[in-house]
Amino acid sequence: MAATGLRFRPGTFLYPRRAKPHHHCSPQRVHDARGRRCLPMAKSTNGRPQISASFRDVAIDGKASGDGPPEQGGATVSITVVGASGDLAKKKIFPALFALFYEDCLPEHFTVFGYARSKMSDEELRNMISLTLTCRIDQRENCSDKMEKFLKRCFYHSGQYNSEEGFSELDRKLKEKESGKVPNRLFYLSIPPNLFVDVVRSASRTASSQDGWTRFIVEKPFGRDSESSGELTRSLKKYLAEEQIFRIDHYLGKELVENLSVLRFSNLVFEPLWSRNYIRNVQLIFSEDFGTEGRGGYFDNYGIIRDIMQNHLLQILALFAMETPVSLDAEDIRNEKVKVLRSMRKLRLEDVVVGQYKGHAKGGKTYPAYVDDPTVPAGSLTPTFAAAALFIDNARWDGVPFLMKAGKALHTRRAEIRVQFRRVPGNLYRRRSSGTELDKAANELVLRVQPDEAIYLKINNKVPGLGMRLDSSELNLLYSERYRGEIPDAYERLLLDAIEGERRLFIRSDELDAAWAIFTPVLRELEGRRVAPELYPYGSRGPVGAHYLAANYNVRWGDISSDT
Ligand SMILES: NC(=O)C1=CN([C@@H]2O[C@H](COP(=O)(O)OP(=O)(O)OC[C@H]3O[C@@H](n4cnc5c(N)ncnc54)[C@H](OP(=O)(O)O)[C@@H]3O)[C@@H](O)[C@H]2O)C=CC1
Ligand SMILES: O=C1O[C@H](COP(=O)(O)O)[C@@H](O)[C@H](O)[C@H]1O
Repeated sequence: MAATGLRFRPGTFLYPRRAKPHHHCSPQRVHDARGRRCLPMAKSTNGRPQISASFRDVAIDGKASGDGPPEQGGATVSITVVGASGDLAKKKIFPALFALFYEDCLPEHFTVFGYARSKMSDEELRNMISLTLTCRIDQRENCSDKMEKFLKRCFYHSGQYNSEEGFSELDRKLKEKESGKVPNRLFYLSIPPNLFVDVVRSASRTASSQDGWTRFIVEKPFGRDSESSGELTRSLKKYLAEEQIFRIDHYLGKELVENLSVLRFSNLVFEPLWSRNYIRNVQLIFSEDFGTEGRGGYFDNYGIIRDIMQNHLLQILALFAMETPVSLDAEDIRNEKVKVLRSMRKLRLEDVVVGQYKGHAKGGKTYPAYVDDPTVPAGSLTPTFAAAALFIDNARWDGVPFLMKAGKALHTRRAEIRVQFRRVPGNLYRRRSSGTELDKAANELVLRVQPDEAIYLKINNKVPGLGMRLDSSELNLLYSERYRGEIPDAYERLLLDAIEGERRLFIRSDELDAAWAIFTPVLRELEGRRVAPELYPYGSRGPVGAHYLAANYNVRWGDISSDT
């Protein structure tokens, strides 16, 4: 049974009782003595990790709060979800907080606040949250109990986003709950981006912690291009130090993405092959089998390049292609990511194909076109699909195409990294392969990020028997078969990291600048020239132009040439 996405809700079907699985901590965390709880590895002043059970973190600057060490057991964390009435808060943030609580990963003393304009009582917030809380299917013990305990720690405050008064009332309520302990405060900005600066201004002025840390998780989009992103960064930095800003890209919290560095740097068999000498091309593929239904208004202002490529796929690319960092320390990793991003060529218009889905009828069912969404302006040219060929002009990757493909309303939901290796020179067995195409003889490493997390390597193998015939087989690590337990949602990992002050998986401002520099010129050209997207039917494999683009670089998309 696939482990992902299966959740237990009290009162639903009970699976056979199993022992509670051992909880896995990230490299930045260690288990407590019972092996159950993840404790943060605090940073000493020289940046080396040291084990600590407190929530102490490096100081934030004078703009916000001091950094005096909290007394043992004397600290508390208040997590305020700004935009608590919204989609992301309900779908992801509250469930992730509950999962952390369930796993004993939250501090002993914590409070969750919802903040939004909607009028709601604490009880109404709790009811709203309770509708989306789930326990992991394999961790259902005391589920209702735990939910009740968690909900008791959730409160709500209604206020305007630009209102210092609203946040100062919140501050008063937070203080009550913090009951004299050293207060640490985390604000999650789960609101439309035009409200980010208003909230940061008001909250930082009136609801910052006086003695502990204050951090803000900022959701994407971080601007629309280099200019607006720079402007957003400058505005945020009027009120916050960079160390207080946690720009979230939830793809960095996904298990397989987190594993990318482990695979590269802790297996001798991969790292020596990780360069232009052995790798022919790399493919980063994202597809969804649903359209923008419900989010068309937001999406139309951004399009798929900004929504998926410039952030999620580019972040994966940076982790894939960066040089070995000095250590696992956040700054060392982010330094390497910035270096590789800055070595990338600006994307050219001829290396991009854009598409938009059109309506389609299949099996008696009709699927809408993108422009059928009432929140999308008629005649919109916003791409819901894009393919691009990117290049890294450094010694390791010179000439290797990094192909990206991202689309909505395609035939399947999938995110994966495909690494196609070069052909074996003078392959003795070339004529013995079952197919005629030489591609089949090349190795391919696939990291399937979702669904059904897996890592598999396509190898050529002798078909058993007296003859000598080869086929392409797979060495397959399917997570659901190898590992017990449900894989945590990306938001769980990232929220925990933000609470612990671990910045490794958050985007630093210079990374963001480098990322926008790659995409801004082509976005300007696409929009300036009003390039018409190639239409593709809802539920199809996308525009045929993507194949021509790959063919320009003598590449075939791995997800098309095989269905694995
Ligand atoms: N939803 C998703 O799957 C994802 C969302 N994101 C990002 O997360 C953030 C939140 O997303 P999501 O929850 O979908 O957003 P919503 O549109 O649901 O907005 C969140 C809350 O903000 C308030 N709000 C919405 N529009 C306005 C407005 N025009 N003026 C003032 N307040 C408004 C509303 O609360 P109230 O009226 O009560 O004040 C609303 O409940 C966004 O930055 C989004 O880009 C990122 C990845 C995925
Ligand atoms: O950031 C976004 O991501 C989602 C896809 O996230 P996933 O974790 O479900 O793969 C995408 O639907 C959305 O358009 C985008 O804004």
